[in-house]
Amino acid sequence: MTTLAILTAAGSGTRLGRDVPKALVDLGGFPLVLHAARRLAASGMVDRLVVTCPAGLADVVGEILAGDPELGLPTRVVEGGATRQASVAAGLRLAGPDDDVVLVHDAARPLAPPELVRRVVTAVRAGHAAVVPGLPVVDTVKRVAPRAPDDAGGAEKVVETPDRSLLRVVQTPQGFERAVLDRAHAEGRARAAAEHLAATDDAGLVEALGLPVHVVPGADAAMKITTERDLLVAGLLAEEAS
Ligand SMILES: Nc1ccn([C@@H]2O[C@H](COP(=O)(O)OP(=O)(O)OP(=O)(O)O)[C@@H](O)[C@H]2O)c(=O)n1
Ligand SMILES: C[C@](O)(CO)[C@H](O)COP(=O)(O)O
Repeated sequence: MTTLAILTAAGSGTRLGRDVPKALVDLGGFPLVLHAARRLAASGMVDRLVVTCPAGLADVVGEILAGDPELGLPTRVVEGGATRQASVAAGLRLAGPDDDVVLVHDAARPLAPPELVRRVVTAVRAGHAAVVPGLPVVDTVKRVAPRAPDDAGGAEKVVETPDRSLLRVVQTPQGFERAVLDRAHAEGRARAAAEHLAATDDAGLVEALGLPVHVVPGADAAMKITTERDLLVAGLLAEEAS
């Protein structure tokens, strides 16, 4: 039985605002997608890699990965879809018959450490069908009322202050039993949409099926790069680690 990692790298990086897709942006001499792929491989727990890429860039991304001496993993590149969910689904279609565990990871989290990958896979192999890394919330969080359509803006009404000791900020890689992730993408997407559930990650689709999801400790280094500021912070983290 084998573990497949789907590495999503098909986004455009609008919020980063560069003239290349985010996954190809340089961090300390290497593109984000390569950093993420290397760390998945270094975990020693991934057997195969499928990378989703923006339309028309399969050759470029394929060359980056194929030419890397550190990677050493059977790797396929596939064009992603219009949304992250569609990109993950495109990757999942390339799962092989022996892939019983599937990790879904973001190139936008290039420094997620190999230990974190191991923690997630170990928890799935120990019997948890859906596992996400999570960190405690350090700020006080308020839930606000939805704005009325004619609301021109201004102050928002607070509805509640959830107990932050029970909140987690979740990251990737997220790990799944293959059958559960297949079902989540086949049925969970429609159910989440119909019930207006927030399914901005794959675990959200599993939750939409009413199935349990478990959290293991996340890692600061698995931070997501969304803006230029994040890229600066990631640069410092990468330097610190080298
Ligand atoms: N259609 C999409 C959209 C996103 N992603 C991937 O999903 C991850 C998380 O997405 P995000 O950080 O939002 O990346 P972008 O969509 O590229 O960023 P933005 O929303 O600023 O355009 C990234 O690794 C991104 O490449 C993807 O594979 N396919
Ligand atoms: C999947 C994810 O990285 C978990 O934190 C996150 O939900 C992706 O969100 P984005 O807004 O699509 O970047």
